[in-house]
Amino acid sequence: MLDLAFIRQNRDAVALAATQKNVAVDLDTLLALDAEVRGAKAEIDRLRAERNAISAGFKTAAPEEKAELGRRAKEAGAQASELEAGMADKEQALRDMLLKLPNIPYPGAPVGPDENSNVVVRTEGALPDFGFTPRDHVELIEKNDWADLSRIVQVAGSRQYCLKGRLAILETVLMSWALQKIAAAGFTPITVPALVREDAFVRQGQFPGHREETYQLPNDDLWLAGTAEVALTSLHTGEILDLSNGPILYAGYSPCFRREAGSAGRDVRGLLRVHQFVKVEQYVICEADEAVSADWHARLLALAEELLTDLEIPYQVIETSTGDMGLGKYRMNDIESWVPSLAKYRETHSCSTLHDWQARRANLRYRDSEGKVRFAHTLNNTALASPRILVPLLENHQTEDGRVRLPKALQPLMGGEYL
Ligand SMILES: Nc1ncnc2c1ncn2[C@@H]1O[C@H](COS(=O)(=O)NC(=O)[C@@H](N)CO)[C@@H](O)[C@H]1O
Repeated sequence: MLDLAFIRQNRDAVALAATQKNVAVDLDTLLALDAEVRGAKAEIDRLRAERNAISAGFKTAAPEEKAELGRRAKEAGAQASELEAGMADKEQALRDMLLKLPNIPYPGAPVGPDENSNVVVRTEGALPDFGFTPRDHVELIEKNDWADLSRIVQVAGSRQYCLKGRLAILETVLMSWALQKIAAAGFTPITVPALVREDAFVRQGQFPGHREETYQLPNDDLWLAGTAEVALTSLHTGEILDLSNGPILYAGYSPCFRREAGSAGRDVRGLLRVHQFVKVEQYVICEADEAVSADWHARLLALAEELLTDLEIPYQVIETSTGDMGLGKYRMNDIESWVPSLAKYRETHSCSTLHDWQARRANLRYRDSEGKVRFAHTLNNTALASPRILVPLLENHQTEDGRVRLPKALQPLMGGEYL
């Protein structure tokens, strides 16, 4: 959410952001509502002040004036309450419009409508030169009986998976390994629920725009989060945080649930795009300073790149376009890992800076060095998400006879050179 004072003073910048992010906004209506609400609040304050002034002078007033003074005080109070009641739905309408406003994008972001405008900023790791036709991850899984991708469909429907044998072990090892690596970088490991309240999605930014992507449990007034970011954004809501010793850093582990409503027909084979998966999430709440945010953005990205380097997976870093980065992002860098069977890089990580757009929604504030209470900045990045990461991991490290040689970092954890 943007600050109303900022919107009043930077209307054109907000309108441009909306255009660059393909978001329809009606700033005339929003600013008219804002003026109406501010006008009413000023009138309410004036009426309240009048009533208080009358009350204050009541004792010393001449007896014959008391009746009239009492009436005027009562009338002022009644008018104020009436105005306040009439304002409630206008304030709600104003807040609803504010929740749909985009953040101002990073000036260095490519301007464009969707992922086709994304730009590759860096490519790391030599692509594998197999010397044979590589199998795709489904073939490798079937050859080694590492998952049941067909029986599970009649149990749970499409876009579901159940890993078996060494691959089932590998998923849990990868999550534990990633959690410990990010924890070693100073992040507090934390497990959070995916079952969370509607407010948490509004504060994180998933709502109101993406309800259709989210599973709902109406009998319990709960929804299923697609990322630990949802719970982590709301964990400290309403608090005045102490950031004097540096930012709050979380390595959040959670199951993730996504309806993938908009993905019909995309990535239907195998493990790339499923309804339920697990993820270790990097999450930062830091002081509202652009340079500090930018530094944490770089650190989050570097940590994810470290994990991919340890997994010996070739990847590229993407500068995400204004149309692809989403409503709340100031800046987003995706990391795409090489998938040999597709001969393409596919997104496995997404690193975002949101400045105070989320903190304003979640009411995350801190006292700065001058003692002023301000909204914080928040950032998040994927550390590792499974089963998607298994696709490049299996395919890049496969041998001609269909085995998978583990990257060195995983061999001691998996008790051998091969999966
Ligand atoms: N439907 C899905 N199936 C499997 N993996 C997924 C799915 N959706 C997302 N992921 C994985 O989760 C990662 C992060 O998802 S994201 O929406 O891009 N970003 C976030 O959730 C942020 N909180 C950063 O993690 C993706 O890069 C991908 O690796």
